[in-house]
Amino acid sequence: MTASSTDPPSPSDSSLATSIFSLPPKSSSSSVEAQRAARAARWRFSTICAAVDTKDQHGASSTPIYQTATFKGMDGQYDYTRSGNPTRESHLARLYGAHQAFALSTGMTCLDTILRLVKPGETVLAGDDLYGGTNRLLTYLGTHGGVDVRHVDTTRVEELLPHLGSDNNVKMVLLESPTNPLLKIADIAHISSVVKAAAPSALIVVDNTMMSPYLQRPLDLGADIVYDSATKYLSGHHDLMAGIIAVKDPEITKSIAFVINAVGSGLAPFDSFLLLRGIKTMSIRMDRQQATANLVAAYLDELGFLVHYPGLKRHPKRDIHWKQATGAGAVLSFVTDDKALSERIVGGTRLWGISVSFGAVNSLISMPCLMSHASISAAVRAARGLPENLIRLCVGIEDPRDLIDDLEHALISSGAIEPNLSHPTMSVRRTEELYDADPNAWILERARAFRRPGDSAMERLVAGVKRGLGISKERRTIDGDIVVSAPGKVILFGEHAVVHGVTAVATSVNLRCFAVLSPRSDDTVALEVPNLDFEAEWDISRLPWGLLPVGSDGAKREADKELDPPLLTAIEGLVPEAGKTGVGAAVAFLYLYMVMAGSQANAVSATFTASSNLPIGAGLGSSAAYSTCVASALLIAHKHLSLPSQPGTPVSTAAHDDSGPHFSPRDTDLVDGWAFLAEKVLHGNPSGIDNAVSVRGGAVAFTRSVGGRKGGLEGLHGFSSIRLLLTNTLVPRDTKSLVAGVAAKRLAEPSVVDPVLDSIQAISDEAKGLLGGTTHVDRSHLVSHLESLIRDNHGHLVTLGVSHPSLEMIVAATAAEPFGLATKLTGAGGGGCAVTLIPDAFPESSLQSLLEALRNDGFEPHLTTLGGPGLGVLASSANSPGYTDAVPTPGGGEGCSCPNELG
Ligand SMILES: N[C@@H](CCSC[C@H](N)C(=O)O)C(=O)O
Repeated sequence: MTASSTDPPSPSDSSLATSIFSLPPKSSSSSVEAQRAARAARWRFSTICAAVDTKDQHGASSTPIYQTATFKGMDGQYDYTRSGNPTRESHLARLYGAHQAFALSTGMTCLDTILRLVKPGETVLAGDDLYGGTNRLLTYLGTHGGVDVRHVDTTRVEELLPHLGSDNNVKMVLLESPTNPLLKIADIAHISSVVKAAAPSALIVVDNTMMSPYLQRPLDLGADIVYDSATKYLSGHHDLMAGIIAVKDPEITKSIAFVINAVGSGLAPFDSFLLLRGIKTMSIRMDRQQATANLVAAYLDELGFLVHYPGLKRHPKRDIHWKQATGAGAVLSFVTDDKALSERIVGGTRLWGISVSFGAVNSLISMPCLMSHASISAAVRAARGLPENLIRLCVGIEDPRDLIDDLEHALISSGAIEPNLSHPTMSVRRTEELYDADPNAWILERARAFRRPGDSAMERLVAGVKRGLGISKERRTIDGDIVVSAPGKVILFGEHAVVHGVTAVATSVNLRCFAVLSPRSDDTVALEVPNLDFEAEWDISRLPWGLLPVGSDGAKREADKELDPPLLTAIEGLVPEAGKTGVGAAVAFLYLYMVMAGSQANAVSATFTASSNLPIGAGLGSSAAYSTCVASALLIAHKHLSLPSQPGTPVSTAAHDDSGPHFSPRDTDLVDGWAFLAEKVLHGNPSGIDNAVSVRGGAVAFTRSVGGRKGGLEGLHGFSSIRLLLTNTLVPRDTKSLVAGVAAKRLAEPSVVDPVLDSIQAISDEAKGLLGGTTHVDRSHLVSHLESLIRDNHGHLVTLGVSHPSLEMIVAATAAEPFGLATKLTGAGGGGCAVTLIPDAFPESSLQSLLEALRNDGFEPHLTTLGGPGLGVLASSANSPGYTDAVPTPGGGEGCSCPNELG
């Protein structure tokens, strides 16, 4: 080794023997030799690939394999295979128009080597549609190498400009063209000149794997460095991993050579041999592959799929591509708009192998988001507009008719296409004749024999015109307004203790959330929540439909038990900045909207407007009421809830109103399940009590399963509605720390806390008996008995340390003469709300003075009733024949229709 370990050696250093594939002009003393060399210098690409123009001591007509790690002697050209090996030396620099080209162990090693030219603090600009492995390595460099990596749409030069100022310190612009997997086109020459003008020291690096040097030579277009995964077209048989770096400038060459030798990433001798063998047939393979790829792209395009392929006339950057490349290549991708359908198509092929990679003689099919690009997180994929249902086809050299046969079979069996009965069928003989005469006519004829379901000739014409005009496909909507409402809840007994396995009793209140889902005729879904000052709308086609779990086909009714984190994250990224509650409401709505639709095709264009007279964030179940409204409106929109057809009659879940229709227990559970899912979005790990009460109304007794004891939810029916005063202290509280405080107290003072918990259990048991109708007392005794339980329960909550001076003020004010009412905190305490029972005989004048007194003290009192009805629905006539637009809420009532054991 002559070079120091710190200075990059010169290309002539022996340690640079690893700098293979250069083609030094062969000098010869004889004029015959000189003429031969001059002629060889004019050889064209495929000739250079096929010719073995090296001098072997025995005249071997294929490059010998020097399968050795070391070379004897001190003065020879080679000493150690890491530094250089004759099998690795070749003519490749000439194929790339490079000063020098290097063979490395993989395409990613090439990128790693090139990225070592970037120092911490410098910036790399890369595309937003790029190979998953590239994205992964760049991300690593950003997190571990102190490099500022930015992803921009490199197909739009104007997006690069803001990053090119001197303060950005751009060292490298990394391009793919076409991009992998969306086949977008970057203008390499234009970008090179713009970048060089704005940031002269920045290097233009191109991953040329999609094209190979046969179809595109970026160094001729202004790039500084090109690399290829030679695993693909160069070797062509998927029997080795290799990469090529080709460099234009001698100084950069030295730096690259230094890294390769220092690291030892040069290609091994046997693999170098395989690569050279593959390169011999590269042009002929690629000619065949891309000719077939053109047919496959035309076939899918004619069937109406959105196909990404620069060989298609309607590729948006076709002109730029053909300015810089001599062919469209043999990789294309297309979308189906339905991930499950895509999976069926991919799984239904036989000749097309399901595999990553491309460029080999055998054809491959893949779903990039699940395979080659799986290392990019689902949320990032969604944000960058990479459809989860995208299918990538990598065309090989098989007979095009067999490839189309196989693909067609998969498309038919997956349900993606069906025979077009209006198209005249052609005999097999005529089809073969057409193929021989004009493959392009043959492929169109072949495609026209099929149609995509729901895609009649007229629809296709309209869709084609619309597509040409940039107008998206017609969107479904609902037939008319869907009006729903749902109540909040109050925990009457057992809060905090419920965490430790004690039964809690909760009842609905007649403060409610009201919502309407209204049709709209654009491609948009919108949410308006005036109480939260929230308003947003989303382009339906830009929602992350590809993230929906497999099997989401819109026919599903039951809600999932768990949330899908990638989908949730992607949706979170779509919600505009707003208060925490507004963002939560939007994410919950969009989550249910997408999962219930199951696919973009089923999505309805509509506006959901929700408004509530429930104090928000005061522990009164406002989020559960909202969740119930979202769930029920969307279920109706998707016709998953059956509505009776009595004209003008609202539907509710409660059986209390025998005169009107109500939902079946099964439909009630269905709404509850979806409302619970929305609650999960909003709260992470809710108990389910709030949505259960909101959907069903009335009262429930809820016991959490703790320490192996069976929990459950029991509907309580058998009591008449009771008046209630809910007073909001307007003091914000932190539920989490209050709950944790009680747990800590229990640990520290079990002898104090455990008896308190036992007493609360006894209170809840008594309340259950009274509200569930098993303890028979007359109405005045029922209320007075509940009052005494309320006082007792509040005393216990004070002992547990969860009250607050503001709550104690309300307790004292309501208990004072002349009122004499029983009040307790409800929910977490520490602020929030207090609940006061109002006996039937309580004089109206006293009530008014109490309300005034509370308001004067700065509180916000709400008069309501305990145990009102649950979900109420009023659908418009168009959604359920016979229904009219009218006031949404069902009348008040008592009890609920909960099955005895729900949880
Ligand atoms: N599991 C591999 C996936 C390799 S993808 C190979 C190729 N570049 C392609 O685009 O198909 C990984 O995580 O790197």
